[in-house]
Amino acid sequence: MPAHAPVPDPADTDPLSRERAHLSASRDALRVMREDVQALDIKDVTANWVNAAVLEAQIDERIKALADLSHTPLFFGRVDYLHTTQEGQRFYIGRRHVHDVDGDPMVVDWRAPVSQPFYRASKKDPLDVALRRRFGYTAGDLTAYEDEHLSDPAEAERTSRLLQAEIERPRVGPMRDIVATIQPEQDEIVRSGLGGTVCVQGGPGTGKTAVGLHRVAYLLYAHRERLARTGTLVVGPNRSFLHYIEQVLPALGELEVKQATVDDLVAHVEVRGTDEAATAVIKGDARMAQVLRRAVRSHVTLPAEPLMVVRGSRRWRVPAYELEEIVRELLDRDIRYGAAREALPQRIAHTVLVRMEQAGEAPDDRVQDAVARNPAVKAAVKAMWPPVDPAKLVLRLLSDADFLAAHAEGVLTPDDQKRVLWQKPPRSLRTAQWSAADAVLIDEATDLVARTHSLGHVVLDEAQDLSPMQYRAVGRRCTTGSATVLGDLAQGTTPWATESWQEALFHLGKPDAVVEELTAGFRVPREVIAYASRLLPHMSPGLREVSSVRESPGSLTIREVPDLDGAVVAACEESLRHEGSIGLIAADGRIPALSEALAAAGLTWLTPGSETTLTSRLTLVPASLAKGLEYDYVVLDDPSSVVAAEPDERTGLRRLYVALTRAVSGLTVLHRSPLPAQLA
Ligand SMILES: Nc1ncnc2c1ncn2[C@@H]1O[C@H](COP(=O)(O)OP(=O)(O)OP(=O)(O)O)[C@@H](O)[C@H]1O
Repeated sequence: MPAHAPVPDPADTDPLSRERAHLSASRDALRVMREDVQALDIKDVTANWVNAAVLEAQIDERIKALADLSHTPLFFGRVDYLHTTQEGQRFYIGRRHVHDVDGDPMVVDWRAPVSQPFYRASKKDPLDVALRRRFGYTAGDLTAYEDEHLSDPAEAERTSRLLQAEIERPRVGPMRDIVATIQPEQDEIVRSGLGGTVCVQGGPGTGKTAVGLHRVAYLLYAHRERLARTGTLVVGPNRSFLHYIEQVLPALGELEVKQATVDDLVAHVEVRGTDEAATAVIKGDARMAQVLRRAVRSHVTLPAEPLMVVRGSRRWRVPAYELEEIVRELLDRDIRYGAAREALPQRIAHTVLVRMEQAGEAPDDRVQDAVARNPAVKAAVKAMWPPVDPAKLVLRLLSDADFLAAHAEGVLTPDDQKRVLWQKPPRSLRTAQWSAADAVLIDEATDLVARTHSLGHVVLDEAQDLSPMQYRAVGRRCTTGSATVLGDLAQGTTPWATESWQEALFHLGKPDAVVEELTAGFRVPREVIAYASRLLPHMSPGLREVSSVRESPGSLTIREVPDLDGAVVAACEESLRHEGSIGLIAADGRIPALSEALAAAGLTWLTPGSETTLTSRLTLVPASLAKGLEYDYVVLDDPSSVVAAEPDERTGLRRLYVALTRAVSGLTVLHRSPLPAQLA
């Protein structure tokens, strides 16, 4: 083991070779850090095998965290401050902290406070930064750097070529992190405090997903202990999307974050049925929460009879009016139904104890417990406050018109009630064809009975598509924590999609959250986003157009073709001549025909969510699954069929807007039938 990692030779005046020397010195230092952990002998410090196993697992984790990943550079930037502080003057910024044998930092974590100016400093506000240097890598080798002298008024501001190159770097495999190039307005969101909920409205490709994931990594760094206790969760729209993003956090060293869809969160029953859109809209409406609350509480019956408790030779009588008082008090306190049910026997026992004391006895706690378990008390509790099974309750609400009417009176119109009732009620819980919206209702009922476990932080992506009841389901998973809500109102494609963030945040239970807007577009080239934005006034008037940071002339091709399938296959073959990933997006109904055409041409393709590799780069994407995904080149099949596949025109245009905004480098639109008029 070297006493000191090698230091750059001061005689070396070539900046690049000095930086390379720092890189290899940092690598050596990291290796030493790893070897130190590997050499730890825990025999003497652990008292028993359980402790030893726990400690060993922690050490294994630490060794994993200290691995030197050859494809991820140890640092990507450097800041030199004008003034020296206690911590130093020059810092290399990387994905993790590396120090030398003396404990001096070789690389600082991008999340550390000293790294923040690397992201935020500008000519206007240099934040004491004299030099910001960005590094470029080719196949793991440090090959370039780019300097900005932020405190030098003579130097002109210019856009970073390295940022441009990073965005356009061909995409193979899952989503990657953006730590090297987080932009100032993104960084503000990434580093905003754990205490408050942030909602981000941003058009396609503005980096919402990236920002949400980096925010989780930041929060885990800044509040590691607290979040380790309370947990964090990322909620995404579907499995393919979750699969696409699942590598970002591990690449940032965070392995402990759970990822789920809303359907996963509320999976109390197996979902085998579907609802018509109009039915799902009512089931997803917040009024259903009121109906459920009434229905749950309707199980409470006020006592008509006194309670007689026999203990030994004595009988203790609790009159009905006193029982009623206890029950009313519990109802008024508005605690969970199940918690109140558990408290009730003790409350009754307490009244009995008071009577015992009045009669000169001296009962202790054990007597109170015994009275609470007395069969007469148990029977009274069961009669006044019976257990409620959430799924059975929802089953009854959806099958029994009178029961529904009793609790929906004044909340749902008679027409609404008719809509949610099952045409053919199932005979039992087992045979019920639950829909996704029903599962959310069951989740709400479950929470009325017993409080849902709340996490420290929840990131909710593609949030615009949630129903009010779904917002409530996510919201109860962060009642004691905070949330990051990400979405684009213009990409809302469900019949219950939200029209306003204020409303959505209200249902989430975070009405005071700040709404931030991201308007700089990183994914989609200017020409393409301008074309897609023609749809905005027709489907989401009032929303701002994304302004792309990338000028890529020639990125958009639109062609009317006589043989659509043939032209689509040819366009895919043409795109495959470029590097990177290719997405063929088409209306869901067109997928079988296109699969056949691709197969006939000898092309193989993936389904969304499977990882692209260097040899398998073409994905056939049903328009309904395109949201959140991106490809270097996109071939879009027949826009009119994409619009026509949706129940109404506005949703159709929004679906098309999503499909038109998936390409990083090139979009080819092919059609035989006329294009939708709104694109003209
Ligand atoms: N600061 C950045 N530096 C480099 N790349 C970035 C930056 N911000 C975003 N990107 C890239 O832009 C692309 C779009 O980002 P992302 O998917 O997070 O956008 P989004 O707003 O969630 O889009 P959508 O609304 O379509 O889901 C990704 O490839 C992401 O890595």
